[in-house]
Amino acid sequence: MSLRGQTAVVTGAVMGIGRAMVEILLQNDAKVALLDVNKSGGESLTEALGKQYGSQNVLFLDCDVESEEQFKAAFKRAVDAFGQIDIVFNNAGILNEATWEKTVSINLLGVIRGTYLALEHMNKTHGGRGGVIINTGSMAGLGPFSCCPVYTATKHGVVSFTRAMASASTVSGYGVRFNAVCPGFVQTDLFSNIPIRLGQYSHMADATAQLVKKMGVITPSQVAEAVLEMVTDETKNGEALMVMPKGKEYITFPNLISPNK
Ligand SMILES: NC(=O)C1=CN([C@@H]2O[C@H](COP(=O)(O)OP(=O)(O)OC[C@H]3O[C@@H](n4cnc5c(N)ncnc54)[C@H](O)[C@@H]3O)[C@@H](O)[C@H]2O)C=CC1
Ligand SMILES: CC/C=C\CC(=O)/C=C/C=C\C=C\C=C\[C@@H](O)[C@@H](O)C/C=C\CCC(=O)O
Repeated sequence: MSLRGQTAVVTGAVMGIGRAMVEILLQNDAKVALLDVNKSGGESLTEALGKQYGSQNVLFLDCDVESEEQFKAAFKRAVDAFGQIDIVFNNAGILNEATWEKTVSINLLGVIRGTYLALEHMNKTHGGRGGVIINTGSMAGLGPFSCCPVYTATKHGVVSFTRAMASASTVSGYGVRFNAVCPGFVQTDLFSNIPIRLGQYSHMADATAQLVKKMGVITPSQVAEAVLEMVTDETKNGEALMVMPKGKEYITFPNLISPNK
């Protein structure tokens, strides 16, 4: 499915899952704004992508999702460059139990900030043309992960916030769909650095390695393909899509209001 004429904003775009999402969006003819704190990496990646997909279709913006000012400015520059925003992938995240406040600030507050700033441009009740926002959760957003309780909390927050926003959008007529992608282990720098980022839970590194062996590891491209499915399937709103080596599965959550249904 072509995304020609559509514009995407991707955070944490320079490496790992975010970079894979940038590439699959460009392969499907979207224009993409890459937001990341890695300025040198972002500029060199954008130059290379510009040569492959057309420099008019890519834009790097130096942006820390912890900064309201930088994030707001980045969205404005993306709209100024491309005219509108149709797709947002709030993906930037870290795993570091030693710096847990920063983990909360980036993984949860950054996703909330990116969602609200995106809505300023996309919300149909405010002159926008609607669209879709995908937030990066995790399997650790669906079940507790003892080696990283704070990371687990941030990802549970992302999944639940995304589902609540999907309902709020439907009731409020925003015209914006919200979905979460929940990967298992993915071969990226974040994954490679787990053993040295567990802080007071470093004694659980071996147990985590055993879980990795049990659960397996997927590629960033496999995650990007799952995200693209939720971008292009307009029936998807309020979904959490688990992505594992065995495949993809939409999560069914308990109906708390009428539990017998
Ligand atoms: N790798 C894995 O096993 C899994 C990762 N995830 C989630 O996927 C997302 C991406 O993670 P990976 O690609 O694995 O990580 P990565 O470390 O490979 O890439 C993360 C990117 O985000 C950027 N970034 C970090 N802090 C930022 C900030 N404050 N503002 C803007 N950009 C920032 C980094 O510069 C980097 O380019 C994260 O939210 C992570 O929690 C979810 C499930 C599994
Ligand atoms: C340590 C986090 C590693 C990378 C980032 C990430 O988000 C990857 C997550 C991959 C798998 C997460 C699995 C979480 C599973 C939970 O739902 C538990 O239900 C699994 C069962 C036992 C976990 C044992 C433990 O708590 O360590």
